[in-house]
Amino acid sequence: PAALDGLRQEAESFIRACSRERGLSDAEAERRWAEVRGQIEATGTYAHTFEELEHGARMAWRNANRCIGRLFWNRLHVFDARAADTEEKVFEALTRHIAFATNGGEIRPSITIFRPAQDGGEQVRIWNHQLLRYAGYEGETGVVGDPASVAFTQACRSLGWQGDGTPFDLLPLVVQVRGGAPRWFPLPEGLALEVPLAHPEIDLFQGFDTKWYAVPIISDMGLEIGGISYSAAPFNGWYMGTEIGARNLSDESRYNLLPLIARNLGLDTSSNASLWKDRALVELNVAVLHSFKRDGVSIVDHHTAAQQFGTFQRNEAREGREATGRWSWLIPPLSPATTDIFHSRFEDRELSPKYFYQRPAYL
Ligand code: HEM
Ligand SMILES: N=C(Nc1cccc(CNC[C@@H]2CCCN2)c1)c1cccs1
Repeated sequence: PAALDGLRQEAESFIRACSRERGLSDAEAERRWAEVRGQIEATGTYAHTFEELEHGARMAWRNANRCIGRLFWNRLHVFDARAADTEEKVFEALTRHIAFATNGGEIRPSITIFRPAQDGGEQVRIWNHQLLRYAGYEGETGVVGDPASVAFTQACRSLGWQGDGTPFDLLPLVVQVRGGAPRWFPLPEGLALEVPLAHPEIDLFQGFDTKWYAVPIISDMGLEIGGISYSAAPFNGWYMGTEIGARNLSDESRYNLLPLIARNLGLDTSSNASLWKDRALVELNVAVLHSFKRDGVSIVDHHTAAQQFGTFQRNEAREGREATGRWSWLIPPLSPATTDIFHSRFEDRELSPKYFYQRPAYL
């Protein structure tokens, strides 16, 4: 049937590309492709070797058009968790990932790959958007915590989880296997590293104790390699400072801290032309970068990240590949025109292997 034809084509092009990039001989590539074709004929699917899983996950990062951080694509740490077949085993693999990736602040870009869909059914699903994220509680006077987490927080509460009701409550891990009832697990004490935020010279947050978690670990995207889809493959890098300082803490629909910061800076918030939002934004981003560096937690500023992306583009050209990208995501949200990315153009072609969006598991 057509589906098998599609799988055969995706599988063949991946096996050949992966073998070539790993320096295997044509004979070895041919032998491996014949083996894979045999598995597809016999079972309708095939299993990746660990090396194929490892290189496929790295290729998918290299192909991620919205990612500015791709220079280090070939140094992704890959963990094979395809044997995990219960909620407890999945939870254990997730806590190991968080500990390994955090590494005391010297963050290691990593991915843990759980078993792929089988006979059309998802085997493992993580309900969290990120393994570490703050709860959002909707009340009469508005939202306490992260408004982006309100729906997932409600799902967690309906499963029996209860938060402390502070603006920075870390959410539980919610895991589902073979479409069964989701299980929630609180994060083990001391596992999640957090960074209290302070500005080097100014008392920016007066009274509102602001902090953010150290490691961003995206856990709701799928990973497709050679026609096989992995529905749970949490991956982490380190933050670019603007993600925290120019979006998560500053967006009006997130923590909306600019008015508070502007007041504490003594700025005139009655007129746009005073550029009070811009001044508050810069000092907030200074505080984020200063605090992470103070605590020895990996982070990159948007100028350095843009320069590193330029190096990635040159490296790709040397390898005979064109670095594809989505301009609107690659430019940073603060001072975009001060980076070379802003003055460049990119093809937003979708390449495979790739990370892809999945419908939310809890809506
Ligand atoms: C090592 C440090 C890394 C940095 C600084 C970095 C930076 C970023 C930033 C700033 C974004 C845009 C996010 C947003 O605006 O919401 C992004 C997107 C993305 N990154 Fe990276 N990244 C890094 C590592 C990784 C790794 C290890 C992977 C996967 C293995 C990855 C895959 C992606 C993907 C798939 C997107 C698009 C997400 C979406 O469409 O929502 N990145 N990255
Ligand atoms: N630094 C990171 N940031 C990042 C990467 C991918 C996706 C995201 C979250 N993006 C979703 C939000 C919400 C809508 C637009 N942005 C953040 C990384 C997270 C995981 C690896 S690197």
